[in-house]
Amino acid sequence: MIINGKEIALKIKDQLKNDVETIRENYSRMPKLVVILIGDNPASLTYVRNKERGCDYIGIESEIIKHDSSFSERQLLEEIEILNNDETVDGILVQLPLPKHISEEKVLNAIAFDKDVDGFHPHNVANLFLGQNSLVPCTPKGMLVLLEKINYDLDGKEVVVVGRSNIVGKPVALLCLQKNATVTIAHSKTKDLKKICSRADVLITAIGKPKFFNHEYIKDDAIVLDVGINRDENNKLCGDVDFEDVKDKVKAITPVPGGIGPMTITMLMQNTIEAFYKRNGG
Ligand SMILES: NC(=O)C1=CN([C@@H]2O[C@H](COP(=O)(O)OP(=O)(O)OC[C@H]3O[C@@H](n4cnc5c(N)ncnc54)[C@H](OP(=O)(O)O)[C@@H]3O)[C@@H](O)[C@H]2O)C=CC1
Ligand SMILES: Nc1nc(=O)c2c([nH]1)NC[C@@H]1CN(c3ccc(C(=O)N[C@@H](CCC(=O)O)C(=O)O)cc3)C=[N+]21
Ligand SMILES: [Mg+2]
Repeated sequence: MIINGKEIALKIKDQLKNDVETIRENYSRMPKLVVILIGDNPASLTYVRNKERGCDYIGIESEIIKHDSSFSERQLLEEIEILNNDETVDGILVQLPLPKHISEEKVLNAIAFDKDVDGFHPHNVANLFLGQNSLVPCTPKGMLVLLEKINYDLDGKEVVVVGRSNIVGKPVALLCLQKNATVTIAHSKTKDLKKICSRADVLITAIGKPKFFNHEYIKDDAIVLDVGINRDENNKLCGDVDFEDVKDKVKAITPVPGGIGPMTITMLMQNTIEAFYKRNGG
């Protein structure tokens, strides 16, 4: 089965659209997301455009602030402080990666944790670690929602996550653990990756290497969640998994595009609405 992330995301967006309608009838202002983009990385531009489209569809206000790559760390921190104090702003997202002269750590710390719709602030990271979920990172949250939508129960299952980034690998591993999966986190120093991946009932790939995982890495009837967004030799969008090579042996797989990506965008909208309610005592 191919998991149609785009279609599932659209259904959730329609529910969120209804929530926003209710907000329109009951509050004097609408949820608002501000995205800050520094530099002109073409992939970042695509994601930011998708975020704006998502907001427009659901009825959330959005503002995209673009700066060129010479924008300083101090200027960025000042801008974040202004947005933190702006009562009309519910969500603040600073697109990663940042230029080298800007400290990611300082920037993520500076965003008010109750507006941190990415879930990257240490306060929200700690809550996730402790199982007191507040604003949860969008890509990991989207993956768990997809599994729910296909009625897949993680209880007692073997999950292998390949990749240990703060934005995907680590948080998705924690969420799977919360759902009683037995979780392995693999990375570039892992020995015998094929053997470890072949154990997985659910394989989550987040390494950023086009078509890296072929059938030798995947158990029959496994579920594969492919987070990678890459370009293949023909400059076509592809995941970390060699989709054509594995699609007939798996139970289910997310395609790229149209899998995890649209879910990420939708969870960002959901987090913005959640932040709106929390900040308005909802
Ligand atoms: N669909 C979506 O919504 C999203 C997609 N992405 C995409 O997902 C991918 C991963 O993103 P992100 O988590 O930020 O990536 P990072 O580059 O931050 O991390 C990559 C991870 O993969 C590991 N890795 C790299 N090569 C190998 C290898 N050959 N074998 C095993 N492990 C390896 C690295 O190991 P080590 O730690 O040892 O270096 C690292 O932990 C990218 O393609 C990105 O574009 C990202 C976010 C959202
Ligand atoms: N602060 C921050 N938060 C992020 O969540 C964040 C980030 N920085 N930096 C980059 C990664 C990557 N990411 C994606 C979002 C949407 C799609 C997406 O919409 N994908 C579509 C289309 C992809 C395309 O056309 O390029 C799909 O897969 O179908 C992909 C990837 C969020 N990230
Ligand atoms: Mg940096």
